[in-house]
Amino acid sequence: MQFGMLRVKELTGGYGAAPVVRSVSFEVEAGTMLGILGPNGSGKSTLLKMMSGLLQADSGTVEIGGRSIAEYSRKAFARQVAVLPQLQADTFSQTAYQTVTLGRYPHQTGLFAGWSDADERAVQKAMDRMGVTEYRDTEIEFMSGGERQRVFVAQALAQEAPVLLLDEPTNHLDIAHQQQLLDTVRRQATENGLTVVSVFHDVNLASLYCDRLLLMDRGEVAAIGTPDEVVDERKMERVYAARVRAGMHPEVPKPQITLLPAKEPEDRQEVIRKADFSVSREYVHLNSRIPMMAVSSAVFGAGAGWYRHFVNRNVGADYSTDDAGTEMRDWLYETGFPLTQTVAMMTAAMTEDAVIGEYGPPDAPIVVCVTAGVGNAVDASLGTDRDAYAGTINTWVIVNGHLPEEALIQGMITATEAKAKAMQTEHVLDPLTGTVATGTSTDSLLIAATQRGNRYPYAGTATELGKAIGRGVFECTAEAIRRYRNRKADFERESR
Ligand SMILES: Nc1ncnc2c1ncn2[C@@H]1O[C@H](COP(=O)(O)OP(=O)(O)OP(=O)(O)O)[C@@H](O)[C@H]1O
Repeated sequence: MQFGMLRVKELTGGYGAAPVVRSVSFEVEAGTMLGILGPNGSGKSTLLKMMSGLLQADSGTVEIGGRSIAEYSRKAFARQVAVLPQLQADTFSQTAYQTVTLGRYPHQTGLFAGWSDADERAVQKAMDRMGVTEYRDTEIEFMSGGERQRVFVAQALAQEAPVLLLDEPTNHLDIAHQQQLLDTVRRQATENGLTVVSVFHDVNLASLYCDRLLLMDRGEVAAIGTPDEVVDERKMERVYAARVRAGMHPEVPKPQITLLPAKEPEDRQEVIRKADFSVSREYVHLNSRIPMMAVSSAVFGAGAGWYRHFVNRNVGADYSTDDAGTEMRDWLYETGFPLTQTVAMMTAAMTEDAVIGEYGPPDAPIVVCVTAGVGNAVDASLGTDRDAYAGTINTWVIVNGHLPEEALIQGMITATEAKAKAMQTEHVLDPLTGTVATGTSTDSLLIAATQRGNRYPYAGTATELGKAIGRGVFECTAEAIRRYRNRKADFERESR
């Protein structure tokens, strides 16, 4: 086993009958840094205390350089392992210099051990590294919390042990001194092969400086791996019960998290279903009890925003206006829809023929609603000049889930691809070119998400959400086209 390598096997222990740390195992390669993360009370300090020999483990072993720590004498152990905090209570009436010299105790050998040049050099170097040389003769009790912390770290560094165990080393330190301390420790690991295990409260500092991270949850290992593997939004949210967003550090490829402010407690009962849609000759209406994040190309309320009312209004084949937006606004107002909370589309197709279906997870489905009038179908690939006739397929995709903007946009792509495929399968032709149409001239699309419950980071066709949207839009569009054609055939029969 490598000098300085640390191996923890099945370590269990605590302060009474019920262990606080349960069956924790991991290894730390010499010259690397392991960060221990976890919520308050998850057992981080207890684990470190057992590794430091300050607390007897109930079972399991800690090996350093291939030897169990139980086999080391107190002094021999201190030559192998430096621990912070250490001897803090005793050192308050001492100067910074005297405190740091205590780090040399394990190197004092023989009956008449003296203070050597090597001891003095180690102390000076450690004090310089921690920037506390100027406080050499200041008594610890007259120093600030951060200054004291740096003195204690200097003491641990002066010990020149191959393994350094730190409990919250950046406690009390301002950002410049956090950086100085962690840069120093990091350099000792990389350049001098120091093995470091450190408890962190700050996930971002741990991610930035450590090679590997150990995430504790209620006394057990919730995750161990590289920062990329451990600093994961979902793992963080689950273990810390905090809302976070994970992203990359701007200069180094290490993940960092940002806290998201508290949200109103979610009522997970609020699921939008097919039954929430009302369909009449005049319009299709979805009245959502909660605001949904919607992105659409609607006539009214287009773009992105939070909305509760979704309207697809029948305007009849002879509808004509110079300003559809204003006309729609007036109609919505007169009909009693709250304008700031409403997105509205229009169609000449019969809204009674709207096809509504539920797809994906039954407890939180993806609800698709399509109306199709394909009299003026268009093959978009040809770019043919033509008179602008309204012909409209209006598509809504309602997701019971949480979607970032990226997924909302991917959902629109997936829905558009599925619509084009439905046109092909139903063999809808562009009357001008005779080729298979891809849509109609004034199609509109809306995708809305409740932004609660299931998280869907993406909505491309490779994802479960993309599959539900693709299948849903395809099936509903194909059925809407068939209903349109049946109605048209009935109408032609009647008028003959
Ligand atoms: N000396 C002690 N005697 C009895 N119980 C203790 C003692 N120290 C800690 N505990 C208990 O052990 C559990 C784990 O504490 P520990 O200090 O290891 O957690 P931690 O993860 O370091 O927490 P924090 O982030 O708050 O520092 C806690 O429930 C705590 O109350």
